[in-house]
Amino acid sequence: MEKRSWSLRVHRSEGECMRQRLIDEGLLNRSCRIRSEGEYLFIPVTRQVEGTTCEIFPGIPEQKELPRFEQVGGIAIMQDDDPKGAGEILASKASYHTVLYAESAVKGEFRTKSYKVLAGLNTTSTDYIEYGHHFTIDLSHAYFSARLSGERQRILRMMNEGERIIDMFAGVGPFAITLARKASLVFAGDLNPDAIILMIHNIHKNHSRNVVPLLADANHLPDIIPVPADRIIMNLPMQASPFLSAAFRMCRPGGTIHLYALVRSEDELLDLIHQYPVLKVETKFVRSYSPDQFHAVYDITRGDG
Ligand SMILES: C[S@@+](CC[C@H](N)C(=O)[O-])C[C@H]1O[C@@H](n2cnc3c(N)ncnc32)[C@H](O)[C@@H]1O
Repeated sequence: MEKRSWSLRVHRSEGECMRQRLIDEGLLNRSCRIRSEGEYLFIPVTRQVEGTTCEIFPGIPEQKELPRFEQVGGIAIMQDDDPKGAGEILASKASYHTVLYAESAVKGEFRTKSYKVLAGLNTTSTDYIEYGHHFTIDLSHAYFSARLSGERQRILRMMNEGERIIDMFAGVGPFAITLARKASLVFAGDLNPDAIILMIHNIHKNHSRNVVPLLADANHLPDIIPVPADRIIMNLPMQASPFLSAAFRMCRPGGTIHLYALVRSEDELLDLIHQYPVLKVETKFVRSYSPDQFHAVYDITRGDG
């Protein structure tokens, strides 16, 4: 069975990164199989976007439509409290061990949600693999989202070998452990003791020997970390701006601060950022969040002063 679909052509080396990005954006057309031609992959997408052409793909036989859910490792997270749908999701793939319903939005300083187990094992913990890195996560105890996996790879590509990194809101360590591959040293701080315990486990699991976990408020890091950093990660999108001053104190002139924020327009934080010594700012759309808000990242090059 063949099917016609909008398609993006990418070089093989960028295939996995693009596939992840399309999944994050809800654009991957799951009814068609990705096709290869020489050095290039043709990835089916659900609608016409910039750079797409119309192509023929091998079709994937129709499967029973499942309710909407997000997958993290062996856990499926549903948007509705739907035990029947949960049972169907659990039965659809052997690797799912638990189906959860998020009973709350992210809340509190630790940015966690509360969950109800709808089907499977009574746990909120799972193992998750991202680009060869292994993470143990526990969704009710420490924040984790797979949606920034593309960002972690983008920053890894931007880095020079031997950089010194500070991750101010490191959670269970996904940025810190990913970037440790190229860094000389990574300081990874978080306020949540459960996140730090999981991070230490993940450091061990990934044999990372250059990540320093710090149980600390991000605003105290300038008094704890003895050396300036080449690159700083600020992933606390709802309230990162009160910590900008600490980030500028820790970043060397010419270094980069990646500030993630929830905004309504790309220039929303530019006035605030320009109150600090800045050489250059580039803003990038990361993903949509609600009808009028999106996740943006400001890549800030620190100036002198
Ligand atoms: C959005 S999560 C990001 C976690 C991680 N970077 C990731 O991508 O999975 C934000 C993290 O910041 C931590 N946090 C919140 N306020 C903090 C503060 N004042 N100082 C240090 N960490 C804080 C929370 O515990 C949470 O783990």
